[in-house]
Amino acid sequence: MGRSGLSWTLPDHPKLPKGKPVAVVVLDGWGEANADQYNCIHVAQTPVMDSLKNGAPEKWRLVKAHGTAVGLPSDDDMGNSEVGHNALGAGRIFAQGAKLVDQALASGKIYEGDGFNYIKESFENGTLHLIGLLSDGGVHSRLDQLQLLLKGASERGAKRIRVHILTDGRDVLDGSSVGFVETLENDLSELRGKGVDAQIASGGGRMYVTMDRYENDWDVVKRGWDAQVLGEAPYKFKSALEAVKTLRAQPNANDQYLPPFVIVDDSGKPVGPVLDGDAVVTINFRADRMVMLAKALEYADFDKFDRVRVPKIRYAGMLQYDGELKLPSIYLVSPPEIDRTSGEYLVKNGIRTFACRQSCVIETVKFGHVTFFWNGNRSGYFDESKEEYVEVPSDSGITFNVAPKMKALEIAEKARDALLSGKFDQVRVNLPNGDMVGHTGDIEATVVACKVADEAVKIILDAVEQVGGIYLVTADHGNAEDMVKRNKSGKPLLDKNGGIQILTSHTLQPVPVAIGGPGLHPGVKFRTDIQTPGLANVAATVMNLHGFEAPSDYETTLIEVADN
Ligand SMILES: O=C(O)[C@@H](CO)OP(=O)(O)O
Ligand SMILES: [Mn+2]
Ligand SMILES: [Mn+2]
Repeated sequence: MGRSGLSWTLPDHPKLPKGKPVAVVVLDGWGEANADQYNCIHVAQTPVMDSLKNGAPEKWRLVKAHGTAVGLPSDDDMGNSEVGHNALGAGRIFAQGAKLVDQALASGKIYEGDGFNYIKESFENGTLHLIGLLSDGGVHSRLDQLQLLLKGASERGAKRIRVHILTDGRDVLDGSSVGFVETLENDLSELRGKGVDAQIASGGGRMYVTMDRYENDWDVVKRGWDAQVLGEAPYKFKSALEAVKTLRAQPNANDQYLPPFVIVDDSGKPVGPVLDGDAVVTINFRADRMVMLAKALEYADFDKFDRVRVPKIRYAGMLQYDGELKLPSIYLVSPPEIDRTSGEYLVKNGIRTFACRQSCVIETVKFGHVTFFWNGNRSGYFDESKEEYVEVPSDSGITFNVAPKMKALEIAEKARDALLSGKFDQVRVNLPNGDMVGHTGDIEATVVACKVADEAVKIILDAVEQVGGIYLVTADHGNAEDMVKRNKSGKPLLDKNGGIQILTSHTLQPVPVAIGGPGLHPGVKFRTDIQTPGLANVAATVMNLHGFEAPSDYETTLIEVADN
């Protein structure tokens, strides 16, 4: 028995054996959609994934990966890696950050908590700075939450407010930044009408300014720090609307990569550097792309870049972003408490875990996806002697449409080696191509990305074959299967020049789950009695494949075992 009487011991599965190595492969951004020319998975040669599909309905099926099935506020919310990998790893559906912030704003509880009371101390003499992603994408942040917070804070005494925007173009259409800035400018002007000194103070594109992740490139965070905190940037404008319009007029401009800018007054002085006595709130609810800025804002000892000036501020996150690091220490809304994840259970039942991830370039990568997110937004190992996290460094300084193969084959080779080594019971992999290249909106490159992801799956499945193991192949949400914005009846939408409107974002599509391998008990097949399963049903399934029953409060397993 562990703390509060919790037993980590999982019951044995009545029919399935232990000891078969299991490969869990997550294709990032790989949904199921109608076959047409904007479905890059359909256009690409993907013989391996196609052959898995032939196993339907017993060994291949679809599950939901968006909306309420993964704890998002509504079924209009597309899936994303955080909620997708959370559900895959935790086996239960937790109300996610987006929903928790909605609830806290709607009930007003956000203004009663310690976090708000802490920043409020600065309202009398200081400025309230709000930093975050400006869009209604709902993956990292939402415009309507920012609008409510602006209203709520000003009604509760904030007299001087500065917003530091990050333009999106990744969860929403490229070019939509202009509209979002217009909306925000209107709101701020209304606040000014009520006597609040409220303005946008700085900005930049999310992938070039601030929102790096997994410590891939600290320069991204530094560019943001310089603009937001120091008030220094290569571009200076009188208004954010002028900034975004002018920067977008440059050749190859893209909302995701707009350069940093600051807004200056008539005398050329930045209107909103962060100063001693100010309050700062990072308004994103999603963790991964805020952790680095949170460290820069919070840590006294910090050597990732020269902060030049470290103002004495009251800093709160919209949420706490890392439960293990307790970062930030002060926050407005409590994060979902994702406990007792499948990884922790399996480690405590003697399963060794090998999570192979690729760290990406200019931004991301998904190193934390099958580790941090999988483990319930918890960094670090549960038990280092039983787990090994291998990072394959990504290309850096490029967008992935120029190198759409990324490191998929290297990831697959490392996974293969892990399987062949015999050291691991579970080899867990994220193949990022469909997602990372899909986000560039480059259809041709995304087709190449899907083809190579399929080749990577083959390498892993061949190794599973060699070791007599089991595989479970799935995805965290859709992306590459639909690259065009559509109307309600599914017809591609055109822009004013008659071109198609490229969809860079994730989708609402379901994702496949496929099982197989020589180690799979011959009687195992997908149940037909669960009507609308989602990603959260995968964890119990994987536990079964390891020979365990899942905890009783986990979403039910997808499989049953026929006697034969
Ligand atoms: O890049 C990201 O941050 C998101 C999209 O905003 O993608 P994913 O959820 O796949 O990580
Ligand atoms: Mn993803
Ligand atoms: Mn993505």
